[in-house]
Amino acid sequence: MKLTIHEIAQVIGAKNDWSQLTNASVNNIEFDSRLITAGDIFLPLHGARDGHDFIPTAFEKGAIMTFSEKTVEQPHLLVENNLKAFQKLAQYYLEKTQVPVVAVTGSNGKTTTKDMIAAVLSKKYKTYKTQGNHNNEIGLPYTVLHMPDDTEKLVLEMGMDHPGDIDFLSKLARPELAVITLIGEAHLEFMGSRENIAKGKMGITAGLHGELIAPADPIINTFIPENQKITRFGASGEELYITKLIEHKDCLTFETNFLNDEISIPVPGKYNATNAMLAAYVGCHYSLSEPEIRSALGQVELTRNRTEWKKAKNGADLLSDVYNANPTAMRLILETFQAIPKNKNGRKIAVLADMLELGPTAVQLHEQVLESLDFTKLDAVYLYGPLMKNLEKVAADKPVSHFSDLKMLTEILSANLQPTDQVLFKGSNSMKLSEVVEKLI
Ligand SMILES: N#Cc1c(NC(=O)c2cc(S(=O)(=O)N3CCOCC3)c(Cl)cc2Cl)sc2c1CCN(Cc1ccc(O)cc1)C2
Repeated sequence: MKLTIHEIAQVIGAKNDWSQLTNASVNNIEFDSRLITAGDIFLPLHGARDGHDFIPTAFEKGAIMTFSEKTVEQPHLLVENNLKAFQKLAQYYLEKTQVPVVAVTGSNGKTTTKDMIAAVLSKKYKTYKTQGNHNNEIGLPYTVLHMPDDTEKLVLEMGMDHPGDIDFLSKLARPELAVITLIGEAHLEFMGSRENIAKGKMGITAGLHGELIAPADPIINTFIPENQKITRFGASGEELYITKLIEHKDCLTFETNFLNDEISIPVPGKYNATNAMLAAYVGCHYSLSEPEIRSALGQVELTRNRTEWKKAKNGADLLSDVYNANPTAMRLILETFQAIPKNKNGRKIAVLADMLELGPTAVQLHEQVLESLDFTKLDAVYLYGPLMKNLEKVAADKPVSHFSDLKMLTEILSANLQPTDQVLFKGSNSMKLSEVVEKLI
């Protein structure tokens, strides 16, 4: 990150006298104190714990500065709200570096489409993209401030938890090109209706100063701004469409109405052909040749374990979020999962596994997950791992069962799963809950 402490202090409007503080160039800015290395700035956020509690740890690990919402003994930049300051800094950094942004959103497929677009653009430009699920009000500015200094194109995934989220991210990032993959089903995004989902995703035009690529789905039509340059995709007859599709077990080949030759991708599924078609069109937009596009898509590597709803063999809805297993991510995904209406006659089950590398406060942090469990919404909680045993102990009178053996957990879950159930899986990657999901789908 090419920023100095004094430049940052000015941009975020630090309220304390920072002129006597070091004006060193900053290495990185981190909100997870475990990631702090020498020369970093720490960003205390209000996650499952108040991030200010971890300022001493951050300096022990080499931080040279911290944002803070209160006066602290360590060198700090005092602001009203750390997150707002962080977001303002990210917006400033994009304006300063003038790195062009391609924005991607949609109910499903946005992570795959983001990966494919980045793979295509990487053939011609130094391209950086959203890592993991860093697609929200914290993750997107984090991505901007972590892009390499020589970045020429930035591909940003924009996620939506609440109405207005994407408008905010679009105004921060000011994309020159935006892609909406599809408008999904209301009941798995607690937005109330497909119209609300469409309106939310179209928020991507709020900061857009270039072309929008969007599905032909008429549900978005009333939300298209006047004079918006737009390209629609979908069935035959639209501006962009697939003319031929040959599916294989773990790859597929397709043709489109705007490319001369066929494209092959190393993943199956017609929806992935559509995602690849969008990436190919973005490649054409940036004057990549068809061979460059074909080569990129033929070897694309997709983000693993994307946080998306999957269907079990028996029809149950499974949500697997095995990304960053930290206390905040656990709280946020439980809030999201519990807020979604149950399927008719269906149950809501949470399967939670240990969060690793949480240091000396690990036991308390697992016990504190109890604060995020709403038993008026949850019918059952299955826990797995030695640390989650601590949560079971503090949840004595609740419908909570603990398993030490993943095979036993899988068998019990599989034997009791109903077609109308919704099941959340959350825990550190190495706890292997993804293997339980793979056995159910
Ligand atoms: N609460 C909390 C903690 C963390 N939270 C986060 O990293 C975090 C993650 C997320 S997130 O949901 O994972 N995420 C971030 C990126 O974009 C997508 C969403 C968010 Cl939104 C906010 C925060 Cl603050 S990381 C972390 C804690 C508390 C414990 N920390 C380790 C530690 C333990 C003991 C010590 O003495 C020092 C550090 C590590």
